[in-house]
Order: sequence, then C-alpha cells, then structure tokens
Amino acid sequence: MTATSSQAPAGESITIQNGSLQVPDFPIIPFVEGDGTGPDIWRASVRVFDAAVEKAYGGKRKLMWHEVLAGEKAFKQTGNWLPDETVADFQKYLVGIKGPLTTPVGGGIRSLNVALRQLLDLYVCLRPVRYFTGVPSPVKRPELVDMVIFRENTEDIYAGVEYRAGTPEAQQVLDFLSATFPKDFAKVRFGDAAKSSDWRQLIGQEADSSVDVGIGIKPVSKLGAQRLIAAAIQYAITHQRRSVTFVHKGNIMKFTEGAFRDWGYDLAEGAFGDQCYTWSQWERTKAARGEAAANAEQKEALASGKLLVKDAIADITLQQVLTRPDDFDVIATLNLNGDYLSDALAAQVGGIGIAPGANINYVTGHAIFEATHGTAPKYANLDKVNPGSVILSGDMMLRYMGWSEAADLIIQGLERSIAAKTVTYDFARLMTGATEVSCSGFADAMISHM
Ligand SMILES: NC(=O)C1=CN([C@@H]2O[C@H](COP(=O)(O)OP(=O)(O)OC[C@H]3O[C@@H](n4cnc5c(N)ncnc54)[C@H](OP(=O)(O)O)[C@@H]3O)[C@@H](O)[C@H]2O)C=CC1
Ligand SMILES: O=C(O)CCC(=O)C(=O)O
Ligand SMILES: [Mg+2]
Repeated sequence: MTATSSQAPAGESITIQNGSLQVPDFPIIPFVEGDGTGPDIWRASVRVFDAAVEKAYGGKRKLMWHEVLAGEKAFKQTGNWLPDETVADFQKYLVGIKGPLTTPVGGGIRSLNVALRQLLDLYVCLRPVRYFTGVPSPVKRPELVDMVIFRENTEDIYAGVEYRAGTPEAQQVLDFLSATFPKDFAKVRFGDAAKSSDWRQLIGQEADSSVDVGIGIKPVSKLGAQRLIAAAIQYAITHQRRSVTFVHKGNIMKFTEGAFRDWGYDLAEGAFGDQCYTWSQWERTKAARGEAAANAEQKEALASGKLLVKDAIADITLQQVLTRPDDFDVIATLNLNGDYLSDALAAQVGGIGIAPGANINYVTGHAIFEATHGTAPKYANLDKVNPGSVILSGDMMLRYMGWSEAADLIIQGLERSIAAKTVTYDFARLMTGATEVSCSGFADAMISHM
C-alpha cells in the first residue's frame, strides 16, 4: 500500500524500548523512491521485499509502505527538496529506506542524502562488502573479500562548512586566518604573495588583487569518532570478526584523522580493554620489552579470542584491500575515506550494482537503509540497472528489524538468480553465457527463486 507523504497507511510505528527495537507485525515503513534510476529500482525492489515477507510469514506480517518525498519528486510537488514532513516521518517511524538522490556538483543544493543523515544523527554508515558466488569480479580471489565498513556519517568535510572563492564569507575566513594565524595564512595558496606571480601568464590570467581560494573546514570530534568506533568494535565482537582497522590519513591530517586513530585506541583500551588487543599496546610493549615480546603478547591475546584493533593509512589501504583483502575485516573510518573505500571495495565483488548500506543511530534506533550507488542518471527510466544494492539494503533492514526469515529468502533469491546466470547488464557484460534481464526482470527472477 502506498500513501502520500501526509497520509500514512494503516499499521503501527516501530519503537525502541530500553535500547531494544519493538517491531509490530504491520510496521509503517517510510520510503523515498529516489531520483534518476531510483523509481525503476524501487518498483523492482518493493516487489521482492513484499514477496519475501509474504512467503516467510504467510500474511501474519507485512511491511506497510509509506511514501515520503525527497529530491526531484518532492521539489516538483511541494517546491521543497526535503520537506519537513519527510524528516518528521523518518523520525517518527524509526526505520525507513530510500533510493539515491541527486546532488549537483559545484553549486546548487547541498546533498539531501547527507542532510538526512545529519538531521537524524545517523552517525554510522554501515556498508558490508561480501562476495556472492558467480558474480563477475576483476580480482583473482574475490571470495577473500569480506569486509564491513563503518563510516563516520555526520562530520568531517561532509559537514558542509565551506565557502566559495571570492565571496565575502571566504574573505572573512581568510581575514581571520591572516590576523590570528599569520603563519598558517602564509600557507594558504594563493595569498598575498602570489597575486601577481609569473605563472598567471601561463593560464592567461591578468594579475589582480583577488584571492581566489575556496575554504573548507574539516571538523572531527572525539565524540563523533568514538561513537562510530564503539559501534564498529561492538559489531566486531558480536559477530566474532577477527579485527577492526582504523583507516585514516593521520600522518598528514594529524589533528583530525590522526586524532581519530588515537581516540580509537583510547576507546578500544578503555571501554573494550578485556576484549581487544591493540597495536597501540603492541607499540608500548615493543618500546618497553622489545619486538619479540610484543609479538608474543599479541599472539597470546589473539589466541585467547581477543579482537585485534589496528590501523592503516588510507592511501596504502586502497592498495592493500586489493592485494591482501583477508588482512581487512571490520573497517572504521572517517566520512570521506569511507565514501571512497565503499565504491572501491564494491568493485572487487561485482560493482556498485550490488553494494548495500545503512545509516544508523544505534542509540535512538533510527535507521535509513540505502544503496551505496547514486542515481546513475543515464539509465533513468530504462528499467535496466541492477536493483541488487537496494534489495540488499532491504535485506539489511529486515535483519535490523529481526525479520531474518524474510531476509534469508532475499539472499536465497539473489544467490540462485546469479547461479542461474540470470543477471542485469552490469554482470552480463562480464559473464559468459549469461541471460541479461531488465531491472524488473531481475526482481522476477529473484522472486521465482525464493
Ligand atoms: N546516497 C545517495 O543517494 C548517493 C547519491 N549520489 C548522487 O548520484 C548522482 C550520480 O552520481 P555518479 O557519481 O554518477 O554515481 P552513480 O553511482 O550514480 O553511477 C555511476 C555508475 O555506476 C554504475 N551504477 C550505478 N548504479 C548502478 C546500478 N544500480 N546497477 C548497475 N550499475 C550501476 C553505472 O556504471 P556504468 O556506467 O559502468 O554502467 C553508473 O554509470 C550524483 O548526483 C551523486 O551525488 C551518489 C552516490 C550516493
Ligand atoms: O549525497 C551524495 O550525493 C553522495 C553521497 C555519497 O556518495 C555516499 O554517501 O556514498
Ligand atoms: Mg559515495
């Protein structure tokens, strides 16, 4: 059942009591169709969700879909890209799902996707990356890829604190830097010294007195870092994973990304000390008693079942997730690193057409599930793209709600469709002997295999 933004269907709200989600049999689930390929994907995905729930519970449970507006559809109907009612409904009903929304480059509205995460304080972006047998992959051993990305979802340069070059606001920030931190201001290119430099001739610019520098601010807080890292460590312990790796660029951005690592180790040793062994501890033991003692200590800790908590610098990580993926398990990282890593890792296990995700606040219970990919506008309304990412995001949503029987049917439908080589264009172009089906055709195949 679909309703407009202002009219919720019959059903009940999911609630949270003492940290535990209370899910009625007929929960109202707000959804956003999304821009670009969003509507095609949604139409296919919702049939898969409904079929899985019907098959699992025979009508005793049902998802009560409630359409809420965001993006282009919202703007067309209401003149507002993200109506207040949409945010209010995600607040009220706790768990929802959305398609991708367009964000223009270089100007225009700020990301609605990011706005929803910030407004609901969905501080974890959870993106599992796993291999399904038979999926075409550019790497030799895709089955070794089994990682879960915990991406900080509310701050870093995604906070949106930035000023366009040449505006009074940018100038105000520059003036502040110049007056308060003159040494740092001297590092801002191109400050006073470069106003008439020779290279301007190379790019055909006249010497002028403007300082054309855009300024962005990268806030990284201790609370923001530690609540994300706590979620990652807790997940790793609960799911008996081997390690958590903090991925950061802390050698260069010492007080933001470097602090993320240090706060992470403090938290691991403070709040999870009896369940973790950290590389920070290893360093201290090495300094006190030598490398052999540190190695022995680590070996003993891991043999006793402790979780290894380590870190890696972001650039080499992007190589090593390819060359030795089994060194990486749960990853905790900052917002931008997590964005890059999600798409790069998805490529190893079949691409962005099969990359699910969730935005979660584990304290309030609020969660919005969404694919890792965007709107893929060139394929809009062609009924062509892979609905797998949104469908797998729905699988995550059902598991979050405790409806694992329905979620298992979704996985079964996906695995069997891939095994039968009935796939969308993105997989078909890399597989021999595949039958290419449309977006809706893939949903049909999945349902027939449940
Ligand atoms: N959470 C969100 O809502 C997100 C929104 N966006 C927004 O989406 C817009 C477009 O972003 P863009 O950078 O082009 O990235 P997209 O993820 O939208 O698309 C890039 C390419 O990825 C492949 N792809 C994407 N989705 C699918 C799918 N379902 N099945 C198969 N292949 C797929 C296609 O590759 P090929 O061409 O090889 O077929 C496509 O051309 C931007 O406005 C961006 O801001 C981006 C990311 C997340
Ligand atoms: O909000 C957007 O348009 C892009 C966001 C994005 O790429 C992501 O969250 O992975
Ligand atoms: Mg992204």
